[in-house]
Amino acid sequence: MSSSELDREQAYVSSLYARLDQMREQAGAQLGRVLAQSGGTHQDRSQRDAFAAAGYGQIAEYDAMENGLVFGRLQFGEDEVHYIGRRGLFEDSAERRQLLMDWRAPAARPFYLATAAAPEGVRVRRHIRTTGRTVTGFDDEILDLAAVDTTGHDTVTGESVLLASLNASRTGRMGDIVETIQAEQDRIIRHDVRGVLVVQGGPGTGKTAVALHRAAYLLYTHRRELTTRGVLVVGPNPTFLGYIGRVLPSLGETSALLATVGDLFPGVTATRDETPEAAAVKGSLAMAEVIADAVRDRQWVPEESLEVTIERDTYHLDAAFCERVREQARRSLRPHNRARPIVADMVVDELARQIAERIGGNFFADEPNLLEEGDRAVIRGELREDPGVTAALDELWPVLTPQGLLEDLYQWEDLLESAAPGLTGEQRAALKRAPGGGWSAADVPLLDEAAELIGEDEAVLAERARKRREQQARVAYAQGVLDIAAGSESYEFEDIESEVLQAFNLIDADELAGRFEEEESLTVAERAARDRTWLFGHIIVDEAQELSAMTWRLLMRRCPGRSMTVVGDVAQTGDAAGTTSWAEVFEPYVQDRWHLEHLTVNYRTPAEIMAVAGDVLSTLDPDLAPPASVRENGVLPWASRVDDLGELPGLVAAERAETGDGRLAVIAPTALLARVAELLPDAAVDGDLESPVVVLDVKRAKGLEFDTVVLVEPEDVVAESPRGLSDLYVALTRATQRLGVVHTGPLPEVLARLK
Ligand SMILES: Nc1ncnc2c1ncn2[C@@H]1O[C@H](COP(=O)(O)OP(=O)(O)OP(=O)(O)O)[C@@H](O)[C@H]1O
Repeated sequence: MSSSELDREQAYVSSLYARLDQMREQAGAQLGRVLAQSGGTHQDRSQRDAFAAAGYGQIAEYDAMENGLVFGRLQFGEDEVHYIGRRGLFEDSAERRQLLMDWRAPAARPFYLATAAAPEGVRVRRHIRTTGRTVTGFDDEILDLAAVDTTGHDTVTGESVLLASLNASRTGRMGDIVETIQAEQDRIIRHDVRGVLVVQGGPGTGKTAVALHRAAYLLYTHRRELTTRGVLVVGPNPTFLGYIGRVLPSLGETSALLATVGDLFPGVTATRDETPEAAAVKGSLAMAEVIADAVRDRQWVPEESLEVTIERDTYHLDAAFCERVREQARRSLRPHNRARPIVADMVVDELARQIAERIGGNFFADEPNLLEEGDRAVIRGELREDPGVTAALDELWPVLTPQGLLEDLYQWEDLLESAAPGLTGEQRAALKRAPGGGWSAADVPLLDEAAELIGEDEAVLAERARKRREQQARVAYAQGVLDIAAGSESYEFEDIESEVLQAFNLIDADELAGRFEEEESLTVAERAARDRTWLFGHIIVDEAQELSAMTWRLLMRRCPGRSMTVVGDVAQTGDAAGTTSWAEVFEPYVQDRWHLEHLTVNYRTPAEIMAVAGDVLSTLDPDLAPPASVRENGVLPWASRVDDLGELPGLVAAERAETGDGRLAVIAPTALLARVAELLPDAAVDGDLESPVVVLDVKRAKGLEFDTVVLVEPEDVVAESPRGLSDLYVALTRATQRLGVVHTGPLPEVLARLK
C-alpha cells in the first residue's frame, strides 16, 4: 500500500470530518439561539420546544456518525470517484456537491453488488479502514482487470475486511455490518417494501443483521411514511433486544420500536414462564374461537326471567325479551363493551314501559295511560342512573376486561368447558390456573384477541375521542407553525446553513403536533409502545419460527398493510407453539403473496464447529442442509466427560484463558442453570452479555453469539423439550471461535464426532 495513497485518503477523510464538525457546530449554535430565547405566548414556547427537540435530535445524529463515518470508495472509469459512508454529506456551497454518499442510496449499490464478472462500471472498490478519524489502511478490489496497475498497489483482497470483522472478539453487543454487506444480503435489504418478505436461513447467516439493515434502508427510502407510523422490530427476549439495541442507532435510525411479544399489550408485563403444554395450547388458532365463545358466554339470558329491583319495587325482564335484546346487540357486530349501550337502551325502555304501566295505568281500562311523553323521558333518565338497572345490565351484558375474561376462563372449569368444547381434557387442564401470578408472553396474544372482541369501555372511548380532537387541533396548529417557518425562511434562517435546522425539513406536522402534546418529548416509537391499537408502517420479526399462530394474528392486526420482513430458521424452532412451515403461517393472511428468500452462508460459526452441528441437523431432518461456513479457524471443538460438574469451573477457566478479551457463554439445560451459576459465581446470570462469562439456557441464548461456548449436559438439553434436538442445534451454533462440551453421562450419539 503506497503511503502517498494513504496520505491522500487521510486528507479526504479528514475533510469529511471537518465538514461534520462544521455542521455540528452550526446546529449547536442554532440550538443555543433557540434556547436563549424566552417569554412569548404558549405557542411561541411550544414552537421553541419543537425546534430545540429537532436541534438535539440533529446533533445526536451527527454524533452517531462519528464512528466509521466513511468506509468505502468506488472508482468508476479513470477519475469518477464516490465515497460511501453511514450518512450522506454535502459541500457547504450553492452547488451542494456530494462529498459522501449514504450507503443506502441507489448509486451506492455497486459497493455491495459489483463483481469482476459484473463490475457495473466499477473499476476499483476500496474498503477504507479507520480507527477514530485516522485512516489505518485500505483494501482494493480491482473489478476492471485492465486497471490493475493504475492504483498504486496490487493486492486484491475481496474477503479480508469481512474476515477481519468475523474474527474480531465479540463485545456482547451486535455491531452493524454496513461495511461488508454481501450481495445475497443486499438483495434482501433492498427488497420492495410491499408485501411479506420471508428470509429463511441457517444459524449465523446474518438474518438478524440483514433484518436490521433492512429497517434502516426502509426508513431511509420511505422516510415520510415510516417515520410517522414507525417500524416494529419483534425479538425473542429482552436479552436479545439488548444485544441488537445499538445497531439501528449506529446507522442513525431511532424510529423503530424494539419489543418482545410479551411487550405488545401495554399495561401488562409478561414475566411468567409457561409450561410447553400450556404454551402450545395458548398459541394454537383454536384459542381465537375459545375467546370468542368466552365473550359470548358472558352475554347472558335467564332461564325464565331476571328480577330487577328499582326503589324497592320489583320488575321482571322475561327470557324472551332478554333473548331479543341479546340478538339485537349481537347483530350490531360491535365489540362487546360497545354493544352494551344497545342493551341498556332496550332494558331501560322496557322497564320504563313497565313503570309507566304501573304508576300511570288507569283504573278504567279503556282510558289512555296518564303519563305524558315528557314524564316517560324523565323516568328513562332516572333509570339510566339506577343501581338496580346497572345490576341487571351487569348480569345480562357485563362490562368486560381482557384480563378479567382470561383470569375467569383459566380459573373456572365450567367456563372453560363451555367456551372450549373443542379442546381435549388435557389441553384444558394445561390452561387451568388460579388468578394472580402475572401473565406470560403466551397470554399476550390472547389478551389482545380478547381486547379486540371486547372493545373499549364507553368512558375510555370518549376520552380517546377527546384526545384525538385535541390532536387534530394540534396538527392544524403545527402545520401553521411549519408554514410560517417555511415562509419566513429567508428572514429567520438566513445565516443558518441549509440542512442544519430547518424544522420544516426535519419534521412534519404530525410529528410536530406530537411534540406539542403534554407528553411532548415522546418519539413515535414511544407513542406506539403505549398504544395497543397502533398500526405500524412495517413490522420486522426476528427468530420468527418461534411465534405462535395467535401471535401472528396479533401482528397482522398491527400491520394491515402487510408490509413485513420475517426472518427465521424453521430448523431452530424450540417453542412448542412455534412453526416449522412458513406457508402454514402466511397463507391464511396473504395466500401466496409472500416472497421467500434464502441465506446460505454462515458468517458466524467456523467449519470445524459447523460439522458437529451439521450432524445434529441431519438427524433432525435429513432433507435440511446446514449453511456453508465462510471460514475455518483450525480450532477443533472438544467434549470432556467428567465424574461431577464440580470439574466445570476448571474447564471454563481454561477456555476463558483462550478467549482473550472476547465473551464466553456456558449454555446449560434450564433445570441445571441454578447449579451451574453456583459453580461459576463470577459469571453473569442476568443476561448481561457484556460480562466476560455468562450462563444461559438455550431459550435465552437464541439469536446470540459468543467467542466461546461451553455446553453442559447436551443429553439433558435434548431431553428437556419436545424440540430438544433443535435446541441442541441452536446451542452448538452460538460460537464464533471455540466450542467445548462437558457431560457426566455418555455423550449423545448425535455428537459422536466429538469423541
Ligand atoms: N456481511 C457481513 N459482514 C460482517 N459480518 C456479518 C455479515 N453477515 C453476518 N455477519 C455476522 O455474522 C454473525 C451472525 O449474524 P446474525 O446474528 O445476523 O445471524 P442469524 O442468521 O440471525 O443467526 P441465528 O439464526 O443463529 O440467530 C453476526 O456477528 C453478524 O454480524
